[in-house]
Amino acid sequence: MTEKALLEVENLQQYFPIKGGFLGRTVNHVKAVDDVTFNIREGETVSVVGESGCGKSTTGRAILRLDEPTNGKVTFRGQDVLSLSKNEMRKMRSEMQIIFQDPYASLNPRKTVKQTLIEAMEIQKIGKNGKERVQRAIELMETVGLQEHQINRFPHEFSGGQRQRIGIARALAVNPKLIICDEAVSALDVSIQAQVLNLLQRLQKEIGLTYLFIAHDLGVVRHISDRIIVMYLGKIVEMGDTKSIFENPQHPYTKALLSAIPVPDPKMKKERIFLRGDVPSPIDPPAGCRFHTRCPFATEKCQTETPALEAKDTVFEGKHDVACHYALDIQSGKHEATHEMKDVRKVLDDAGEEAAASKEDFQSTK
Ligand SMILES: Nc1ncnc2c1ncn2[C@@H]1O[C@H](COP(=O)(O)OP(=O)(O)OP(=O)(O)O)[C@@H](O)[C@H]1O
Repeated sequence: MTEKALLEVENLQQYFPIKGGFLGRTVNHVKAVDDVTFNIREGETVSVVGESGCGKSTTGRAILRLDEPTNGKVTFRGQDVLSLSKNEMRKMRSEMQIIFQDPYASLNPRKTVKQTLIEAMEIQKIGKNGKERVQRAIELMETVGLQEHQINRFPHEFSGGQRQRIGIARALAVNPKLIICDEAVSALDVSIQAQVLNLLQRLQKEIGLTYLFIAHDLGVVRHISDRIIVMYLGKIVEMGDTKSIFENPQHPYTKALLSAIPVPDPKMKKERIFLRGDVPSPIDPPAGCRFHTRCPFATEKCQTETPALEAKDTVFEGKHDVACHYALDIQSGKHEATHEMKDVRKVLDDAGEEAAASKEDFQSTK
């Protein structure tokens, strides 16, 4: 990993218009991503986590301009991505690829693997001629753990894990630098999940890839990430080195997410933090700290003042940022919960047992 930023995202904003009324005018906006800033260094794996609807996928799609962002700046290898023409953007897409949760939906069912891989190369003008592209397609099959004789098969003739390998091969076909993995292993069984994650890690070492990993499963993310970004309702609430996030979470939301990951050893009981209520609507997010309506530590200040995302202690400078007025005081016990944390809302959609199982599987296949 180098210190150089490969991707810089500054003040990214994605507001989706809501049309209504007789004339179909814009009556409101879904504030899916609001003022999001982070960077990814070359060779790094950065994961974005948070509950469903917090803006993870929208962030990934906005970086690639699959949806044109409302505001902000995206710089990739020093180039201003949002100012590129359509043609320039097409070329840049060969360096920034995305793998989706459901490879079946993104693979053309009428095309064989060979046709799919060759088409990706043709679009990006990779390879001198057909023969060279076929040779490369065969090599890609081997790279992702599929066999040459499977190259003339159609997507439905593969299992879910194999299809995800085809998705990875297609992404690799155009020599990317960055791959955005949008819930890329979420739909797979835990053991297959571990195999695909191992493949992604091996490719990172061999080819020097950089990953932006979008996931709701903190258990999976822990073993592949250098850094973790925690999002809540369109904003980053905490961002830091994986070790620091897991060992020293500072935002009450991060603590709640972490408390939802079961510990494989039943003797090691840990306290589960339950959050009250649902995630508010991104159409009309709460003022101040967006998490205040569910936060056990919230005060009046949290209802009106938006906390800055920053290191709260010089120890953490450059390593761990948090957006909470009371992060340090909660840590030291000076600021106590203002209500009990006993509402029975689940923190993550059953990330629970699965996360523990996938962690065990991942370790056993390493
Ligand atoms: N094209 C769109 N038009 C309008 N609203 C959208 C659009 N895409 C996403 N949204 C909304 O933006 C918010 C963030 O969605 P997003 O898919 O980024 O969340 P997420 O964190 O990736 O969740 P999930 O894990 O469920 O995919 C949601 O409220 C979603 O309904």
